[in-house]
Amino acid sequence: MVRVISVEHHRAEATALLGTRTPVRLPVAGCAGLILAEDVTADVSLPPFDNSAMDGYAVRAVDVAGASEDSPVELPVAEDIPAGRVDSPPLLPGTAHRIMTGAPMPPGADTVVMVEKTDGGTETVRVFAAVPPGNHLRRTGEDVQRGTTALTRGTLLGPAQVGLAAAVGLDSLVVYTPPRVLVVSTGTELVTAPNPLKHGQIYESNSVMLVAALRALGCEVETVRSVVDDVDEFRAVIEPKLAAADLLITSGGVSAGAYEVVKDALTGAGVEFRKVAMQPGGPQGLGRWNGVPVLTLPGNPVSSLVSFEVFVRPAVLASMGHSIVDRPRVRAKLTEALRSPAGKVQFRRGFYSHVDGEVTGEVGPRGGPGSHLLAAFAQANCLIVLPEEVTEAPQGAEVNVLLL
Ligand SMILES: Nc1nc2c(c(=O)[nH]1)N[C@H]1C(S)=C(S)[C@@H](COP(=O)(O)OP(=O)(O)OC[C@H]3O[C@@H](n4cnc5c(N)ncnc54)[C@H](O)[C@@H]3O)O[C@H]1N2
Ligand code: MOO
Repeated sequence: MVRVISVEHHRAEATALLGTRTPVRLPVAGCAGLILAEDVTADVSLPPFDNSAMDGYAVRAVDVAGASEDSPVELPVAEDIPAGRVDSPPLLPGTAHRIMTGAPMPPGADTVVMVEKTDGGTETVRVFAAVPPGNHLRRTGEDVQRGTTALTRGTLLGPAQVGLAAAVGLDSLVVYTPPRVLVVSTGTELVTAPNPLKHGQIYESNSVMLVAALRALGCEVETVRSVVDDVDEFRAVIEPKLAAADLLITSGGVSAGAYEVVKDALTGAGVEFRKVAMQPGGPQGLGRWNGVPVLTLPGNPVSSLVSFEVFVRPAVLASMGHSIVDRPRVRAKLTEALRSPAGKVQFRRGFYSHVDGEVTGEVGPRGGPGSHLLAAFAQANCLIVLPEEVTEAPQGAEVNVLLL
């Protein structure tokens, strides 16, 4: 008898099967999109030294206290300090240093007058405004204090985070990388475009969808686009490729009929086949083949992609250290009544929209429940989730929606 298990149960097993990947050290520039596996301690403060936020003049506030448009204060310009100057000539009372944005403040100066409030002189400068101490000054460690944690493990590294790592002087980071995935479509009926179709044949599309979905997570993917429904052939083609994969995903050949190539080849080889209480995506399998994690998805295109959303995506994201593995979930009012099979979670393809400023949006189905209706999926932007106990959801009912 085939075991029937809940969506949550299969999902938890898929996530446990993939586990957490071993962290690796990569150049900082290659880390965007990945999760940081170790805390990053700053070895330098940011800013590393007190510096000017403006092009202007470093002065003592007391020396320009009386300055105004009508009675400017004139000071000799003793030094020129462009950004990058590494010596620090002290500022003597009653003098100014011309200073550029990002240049180190000279010892003795306590404020900056921006060039627009002066005559811009290079020998002497006339200052037309009084400024308080600390004006346009960026203090050491204002952003990051040396020795503190600049980035916490578990952080999703986006442009700002890799930028910060570079700013505190790191050239590499320890991160979780995406798995290398082998995607295999099975079915003697499958033909790859542009080869012509005979009656009874269809164009292979699942691998294209699954590759797109995996690449969106950052995975490297190898594909076998069509293996015939022959167990020996399946083993001969796929087994040698396993060594280079962290995960095998198959489509098709897992239900109840004859010629179920995936089921026949992998039953007894470490993969368990079961029914999950969901629609579409009922027939599923999971386990290891030659030590490599395997998730077997049903062949109906909508079933395959919904299975990816519900099981593969969260498991892959979790293996890459992500703590948020779910699609954003919102509540929405149904624009039309829906029916759902008792005892199964139904994932209907839908289109969600909301009026700006309103909390609850509305959602309508795209296509019926049939798992061959790929064109309807292509018009959808969400999955409508009808729980196991729901058999009828009337128009206007509030439902959970997963935004894709
Ligand atoms: N007697 C039963 N029959 C079926 C059951 C069942 O419980 N008892 N379950 C049905 C459900 S639900 C699904 S889903 C499918 C799953 O079947 P398989 O995973 O074995 O998939 P196939 O039979 O190989 O293909 C199903 C369908 O999808 C088309 N397909 C397959 N691969 C591709 C591909 N790569 N690109 C495009 N289309 C593909 C295939 O031609 C079939 O039409 O089983 C039901 N049957
Ligand atoms: O559960 Mo199957 O996956 O409906 O089409």
